[in-house]
Amino acid sequence: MSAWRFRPEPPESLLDGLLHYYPALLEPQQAALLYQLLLQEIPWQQGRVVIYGREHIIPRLQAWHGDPGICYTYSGKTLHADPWTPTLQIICQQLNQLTGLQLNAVLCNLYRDGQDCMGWHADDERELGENPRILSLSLGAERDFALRRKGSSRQSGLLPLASGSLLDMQPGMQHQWQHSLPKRARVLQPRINLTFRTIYPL
Ligand SMILES: O=C(O)CCC(=O)C(=O)O
Ligand SMILES: [Fe+2]
Repeated sequence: MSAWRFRPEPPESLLDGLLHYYPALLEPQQAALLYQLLLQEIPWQQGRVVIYGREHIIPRLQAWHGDPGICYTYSGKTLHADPWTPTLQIICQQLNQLTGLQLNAVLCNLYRDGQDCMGWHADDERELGENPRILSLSLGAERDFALRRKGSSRQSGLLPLASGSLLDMQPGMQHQWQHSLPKRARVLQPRINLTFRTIYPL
């Protein structure tokens, strides 16, 4: 038995039902425990991307884990998933039980402080299929999750993501909305975010 347990209470429904927010899937103490386990267990790496021929350091640490043979293309690079760590595997199994999904991979992000961030994007890579549903678990420092409609450059919403919360991005959301995690100078503490996905072979 793990020392933590998910408590799925009815979510808040946002963006006309395209986004479900569970503010406390984990109690704060259990979220803190899970945060510590994952901080130690995951082989966090500083990645690089090439954009228009120039190399950039990704402003956060990352790791990519999943079932054997899972591959993912990200900014022109094909990444092979590392094997599950014990804790990531348990979380994935529990989310699959809770939702009936067959999530088979997770992108792990470690935002070391408020200077680390993620730019505007939709998770719409081909290997996610036509209508992906993505589950995003947040642990550690609270950070704002920003939303804007695709095709607009104006932010239309901010959702602070609490430690122990789960965002359930429903099928269709990635067609209509982009999201980002903006810098926040006042945030001095780290945050771990896990986005669980179902990857299909191409
Ligand atoms: O850190 C977050 O809450 C967002 C992560 C994200 O959008 C992603 O991994 O695609
Ligand atoms: Fe995303």
